[in-house]
Amino acid sequence: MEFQHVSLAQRILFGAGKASAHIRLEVNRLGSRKVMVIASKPEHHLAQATLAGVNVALWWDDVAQHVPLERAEAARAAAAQAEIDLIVCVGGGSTTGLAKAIALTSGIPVVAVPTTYAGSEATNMWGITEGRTKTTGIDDTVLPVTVIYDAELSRTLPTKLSISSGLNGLAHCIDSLWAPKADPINQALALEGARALSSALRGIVDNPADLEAREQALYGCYLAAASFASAGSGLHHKICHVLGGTFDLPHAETHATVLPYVLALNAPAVPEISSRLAVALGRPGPLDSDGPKDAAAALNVLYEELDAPARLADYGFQASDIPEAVGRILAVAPPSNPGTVTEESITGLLTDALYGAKSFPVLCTVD
Ligand SMILES: NC(=O)C1=CN([C@@H]2O[C@H](COP(=O)(O)OP(=O)(O)OC[C@H]3O[C@@H](n4cnc5c(N)ncnc54)[C@H](O)[C@@H]3O)[C@@H](O)[C@H]2O)C=CC1
Ligand SMILES: O=C(O)/C=C\C(=O)CC(=O)O
Repeated sequence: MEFQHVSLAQRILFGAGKASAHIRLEVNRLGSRKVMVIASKPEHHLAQATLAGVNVALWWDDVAQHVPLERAEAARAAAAQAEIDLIVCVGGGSTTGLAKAIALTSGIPVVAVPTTYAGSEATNMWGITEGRTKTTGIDDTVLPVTVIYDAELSRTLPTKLSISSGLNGLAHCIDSLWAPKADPINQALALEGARALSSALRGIVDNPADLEAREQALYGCYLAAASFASAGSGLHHKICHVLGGTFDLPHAETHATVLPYVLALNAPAVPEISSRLAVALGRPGPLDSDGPKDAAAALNVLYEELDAPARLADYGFQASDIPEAVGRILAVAPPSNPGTVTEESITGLLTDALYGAKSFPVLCTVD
């Protein structure tokens, strides 16, 4: 075995009902005197309650998915004017993304308090969208110094959004199995993340208020993000990056919809890791139980149980968008991928994902 693996250094504070205490601890530990809190309007009350006892110098709620450049610049200017020395972001990946955009140009440290399962809090990747083009980059400056996970804060996440967001996390796991820098360590994190997320999402569908399932989802989303940060972006992320940045499709739902098609393309070319993934995605049971042995089939079963998103058309993507999307995806495609990446294969994949086409169930026939 020979590989190089880089782990990112962060403090992770995990505990249900502990966010307030953990935030105060970190504000004191970091010696901050001017805290900026980023939380979008719907999460403002959540952030306010969580920040009780902290002297906040600046509240900021102008948040949007994919971090439009003009919003990043407005937030950067406000942070500079208020002489902010610490950013606390409370919310989904969009709030974390805006905090990272400020950190990128100012170096102000970030404490992230995630309330979805996007996982941005555990990566050193930033993303900013200018016009119709989303640019991403890797910079350790944007990695939050501390992540505070509190399952109580994600209890209000609606079930539908919890499923999409959890499948966004699952996409990090699955893409990490064959992304350009995949190695045995990030594969181990990814498989355990896939197990935790699959089990958590089944639990959330059964009972959205189930605190244990919410904790498993946060645990899984951290592992997912840590594996993704280490393995880099594979084909799945490159596709979703174009669909989100150029066509403004919603992030989590797009990841959730595209994932089975990328898995169906790649799994047959990597049977060993595919069978390990199938076990992770299945319900717990003996290894020789009659669950699917093939990862694409196992994902199909999970998607049916969750009633997961299935059609890009539901989010505004159109057949006439496919040629431009294919051109943009091929221009950023990863240097290696298990399945064949050509104009034809990506056109087929997007055509199938547009209306939830037949090729997905056919490829993923359940035993
Ligand atoms: N840089 C990175 O490593 C990563 C970045 N991202 C970025 O994150 C963004 C997407 O993040 P998401 O979390 O999917 O979306 P989001 O942050 O836009 O949140 C989705 C929706 O959930 C609502 N919400 C959040 N927490 C809630 C709660 N506890 N209860 C009820 N509603 C709640 C928000 O108000 C929003 O309407 C994209 O811009 C994406 O590019 C996502 C993953 C990794
Ligand atoms: O937009 C970003 O912050 C950069 C990366 C991602 O969104 C990763 C992903 O596609 O989930």
